[in-house]
Amino acid sequence: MATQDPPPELKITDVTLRFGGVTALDGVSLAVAPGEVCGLIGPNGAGKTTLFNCVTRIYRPDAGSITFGGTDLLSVRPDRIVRLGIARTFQNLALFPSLTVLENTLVGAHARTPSGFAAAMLGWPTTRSKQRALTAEALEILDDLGLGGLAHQPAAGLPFGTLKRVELARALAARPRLLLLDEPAGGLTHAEVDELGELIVRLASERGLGALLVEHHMGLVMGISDHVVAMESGRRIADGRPEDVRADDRVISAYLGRAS
Ligand SMILES: Nc1ncnc2c1ncn2[C@@H]1O[C@H](COP(=O)(O)OP(=O)(O)OP(=O)(O)O)[C@@H](O)[C@H]1O
Repeated sequence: MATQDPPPELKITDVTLRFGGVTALDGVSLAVAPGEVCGLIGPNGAGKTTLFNCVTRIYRPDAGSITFGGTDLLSVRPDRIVRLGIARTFQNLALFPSLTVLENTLVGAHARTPSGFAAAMLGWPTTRSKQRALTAEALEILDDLGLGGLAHQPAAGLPFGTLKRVELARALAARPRLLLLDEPAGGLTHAEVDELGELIVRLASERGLGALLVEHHMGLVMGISDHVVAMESGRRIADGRPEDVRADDRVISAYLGRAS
């Protein structure tokens, strides 16, 4: 058993969470392997954000387990999640407008070295060389995402699509092994969505990153996911290849039911 394929990096098993009388998650399971893009879809209120928030430890499930590379995430302090290699982006951008693109990216790097900021302020020499290394790494990430030319510009005033990319750069600066992307296509133009899709696929394959993508943009989810999990009313109703999930009767009726 132990000698089979390596276990999936993120494993969510039978997770249930109730808010008062509402069962927001009802025995949900899914797995995201390294280098794999997993799309999470479902109509409004299906439980996608709640599941996401269980992985990042904003919520604690009433039952079930969540492990990452074999570590029980539910027993890890929420502020340690990023140090385990899990980074996220937000539906509404969470950048500091007055900081430059580079400084915003460095915030991600400091998230994995918590004493970094305080020590840097005190000007410790070892910390200064560490700071230089983090800065060089952040600049590399910005170059890789086509943002190198904007490194020293304040985030304020940059176009929304660019800021979304900066947020991704900040997440990458934490050197994640798993990216949690919360509606990354929201507010982007058609061309920007295509570019974002290519970028996510490239990051997953080049860096071996797993990605869990909560997204309403079906073109993006179906275009880049290795597998898609569909939810309705807190339950997983399908998990499979994009073409199979798209054609699944329960998935079709879940969406049609809400649209009517
Ligand atoms: N903090 C909360 N307190 C009470 N109920 C909540 C809370 N958060 C979510 N819910 C309920 O849990 C259910 C799942 O909501 P959730 O936001 O996870 O759905 P979603 O699939 O992310 O929807 P959307 O696509 O609209 O973001 C809904 O019935 C919602 O009203």
